[in-house]
Amino acid sequence: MSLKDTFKHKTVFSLEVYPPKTAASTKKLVNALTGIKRIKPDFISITLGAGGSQNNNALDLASMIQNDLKIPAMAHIPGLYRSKEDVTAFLTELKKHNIQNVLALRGDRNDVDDPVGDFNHASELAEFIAKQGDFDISGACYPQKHPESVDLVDDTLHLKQKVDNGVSHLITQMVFDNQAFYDFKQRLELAGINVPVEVGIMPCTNRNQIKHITELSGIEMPKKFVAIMDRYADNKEAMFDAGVAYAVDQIVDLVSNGVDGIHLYTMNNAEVAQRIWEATHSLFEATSYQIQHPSIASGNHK
Ligand SMILES: NC(=O)C1=CN([C@@H]2O[C@H](COP(=O)(O)OP(=O)(O)OC[C@H]3O[C@@H](n4cnc5c(N)ncnc54)[C@H](O)[C@@H]3O)[C@@H](O)[C@H]2O)C=CC1
Ligand SMILES: Nc1nc(=O)c2c([nH]1)NC[C@@H]1CN(c3ccc(C(=O)N[C@@H](CCC(=O)O)C(=O)O)cc3)CN21
Repeated sequence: MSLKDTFKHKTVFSLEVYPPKTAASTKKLVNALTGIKRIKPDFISITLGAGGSQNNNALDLASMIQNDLKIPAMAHIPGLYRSKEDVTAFLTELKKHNIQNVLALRGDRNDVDDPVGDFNHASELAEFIAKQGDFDISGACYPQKHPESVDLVDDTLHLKQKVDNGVSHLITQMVFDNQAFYDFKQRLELAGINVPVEVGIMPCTNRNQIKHITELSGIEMPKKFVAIMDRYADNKEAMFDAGVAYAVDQIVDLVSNGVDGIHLYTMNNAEVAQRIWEATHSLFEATSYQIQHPSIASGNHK
């Protein structure tokens, strides 16, 4: 089933991983993912060049996920430093490996390289990929606006362009405050952006990692979240428990309020993904039943 169709049938649950640096750690990650017995994510996305990484093992990992684990893989494609020829070659490789899902991104800027100029915005890349056919194209969105956007209107109009150019599903930047997402969803409705939106959840189980990533993405953290980080930064186990509980609390609220899906930024920590799935899987399963049998589930069948 295509990802587009999956959203019609259930509340989607997906994971994000980044390619480990060595073949040995990739194997370890794949084993850990295979070990997640009861988790059946609807897809796993694989970053490319995230956090300034020069690591190019993304295709191998994506192929392992798609063809060995038999879980749909979604390949990230940041366009800023790629030519049309690079992207066409990458898409050809993806096709060879049966990968149909891509995340069309502009990508983070670095201070070293000059952008190629073929894809200055994610919308241009989405348009280019859409013309090649055969791919289900996803895009990124920012409930608290992208740090480079002038204001919310500017941010929303560019997002609309991305969807009009062929993006059929959106994944949000990390959300730590659900209300920011609900406000964003209203703006999308006003702008006529009607594609499914998954909420990106990043469990905070490692203080330094979260600090680095939130600085990179210009996200403000709610007080409740900062309190956890400050109190438990030096206690690994307590930080882990609090981080998992915070993420679970967010997911329960989001799924209860009818969100289209949850995208878990795992940072390659399979144990975190496992704990969160154990605590929430019945909600996803119940929601899937409600989407498929709306009248029965709401009690209108009498
Ligand atoms: N490498 C990876 O795996 C991942 C990277 N990201 C990062 O997310 C960030 C942005 O990527 P995207 O959302 O794909 O970029 P985007 O191109 O959709 O938007 C980036 C900024 O450019 C603005 N913009 C968009 N179209 C424009 C236009 N036509 N004219 C003027 N301004 C325009 C947007 O409003 C926004 O402020 C990057 O920092 C990206 O790398 C996010 C997830 C994963
Ligand atoms: N602006 C932005 N850029 C991104 O790449 C990005 C977002 N936002 N938001 C959501 C996720 C978070 N992502 C990230 C962020 C950082 C790393 C990172 O630092 N990767 C390092 C290794 C980190 C480690 O070993 O702990 C790497 O070298 O791949 C990976 C994925 C990708 N995504």
